[in-house]
Amino acid sequence: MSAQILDGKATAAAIKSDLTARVAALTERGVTPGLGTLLVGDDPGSRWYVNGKHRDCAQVGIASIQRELPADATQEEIEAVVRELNENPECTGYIVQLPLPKGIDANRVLELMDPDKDADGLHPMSLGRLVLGIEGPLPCTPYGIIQLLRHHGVEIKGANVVVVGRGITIGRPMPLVLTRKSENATVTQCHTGTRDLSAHLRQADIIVAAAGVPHLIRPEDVKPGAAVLDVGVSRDENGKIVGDVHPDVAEVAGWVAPNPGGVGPMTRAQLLVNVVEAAERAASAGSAA
Ligand SMILES: Nc1nc2c(c(=O)[nH]1)N[C@@H](CN(C=O)c1ccc(C(=O)N[C@@H](CCC(=O)O)C(=O)O)cc1)CN2
Repeated sequence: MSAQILDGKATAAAIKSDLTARVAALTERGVTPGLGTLLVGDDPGSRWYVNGKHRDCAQVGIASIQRELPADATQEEIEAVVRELNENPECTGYIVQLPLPKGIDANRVLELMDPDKDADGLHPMSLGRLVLGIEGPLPCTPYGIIQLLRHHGVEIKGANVVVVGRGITIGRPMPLVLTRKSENATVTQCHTGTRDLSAHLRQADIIVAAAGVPHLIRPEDVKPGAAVLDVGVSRDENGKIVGDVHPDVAEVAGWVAPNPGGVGPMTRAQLLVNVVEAAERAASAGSAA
């Protein structure tokens, strides 16, 4: 048996095509959505992601505002750019590319952002809204995963989902999204303190692997027919991505999100969704006033 592919590239393309029409409608109403990015330092991976985000914006008609600081930028210099983006009327939503260089307090930076311009869904206010069930931007990778599963008809309701990892962009927020009433999954969160990871994994209908440990998930850990989403990014000596999921898992699983080509493109598409939805909310608030 070989697993079916959860095709993030094709799914993201369909989402972008829908967004193009919504951006055109906003522009006709006099609102041009603009995505701001702040990149600190010269990590080639982060630069690639940020450039990709601006390429996506150009494709759907969203304006781009790019800010960059060197790797030795101080906390104060970073916060000054955040304040400028908060005030900039052309920037309707923005992100601070993570991780920030060592020594920078990322939480302080995130807290300083205008929550109404949070395009990543990672501002404490957005995460609080998610906990309370109030509408707001959703974290891009977790919600991108939901959209990818839905698009391929993988049942989330009632599924046993194991999330491996507890990082800020995926592991922490993923269970919050999966346990909303609209998803209704049962979630187990595993991490470096988990005693018998394999025992948890073997019970899972859906596995989200975001540990950053190359080939952590092996075929013997996976229930036949399960959906396995590989979100781990490690690099080999040639800079090629090595995911958390061993390639032989495809012989056991029912569905596999490849890496690259699975969740990554969905993260980018969800970012655009957040920017457009924020602009739509602002346009409705403006016309009601
Ligand atoms: N502020 C944020 N920082 C980071 C986030 C985030 O959501 N917000 N997530 C990751 C990086 N990321 C987006 O920023 C991201 C990761 C991967 C991809 C992607 O399309 N990957 C490709 C492969 C790329 C390659 O070959 O290197 C794929 O999976 O097909 C897009 C965005 C951490 N930081």
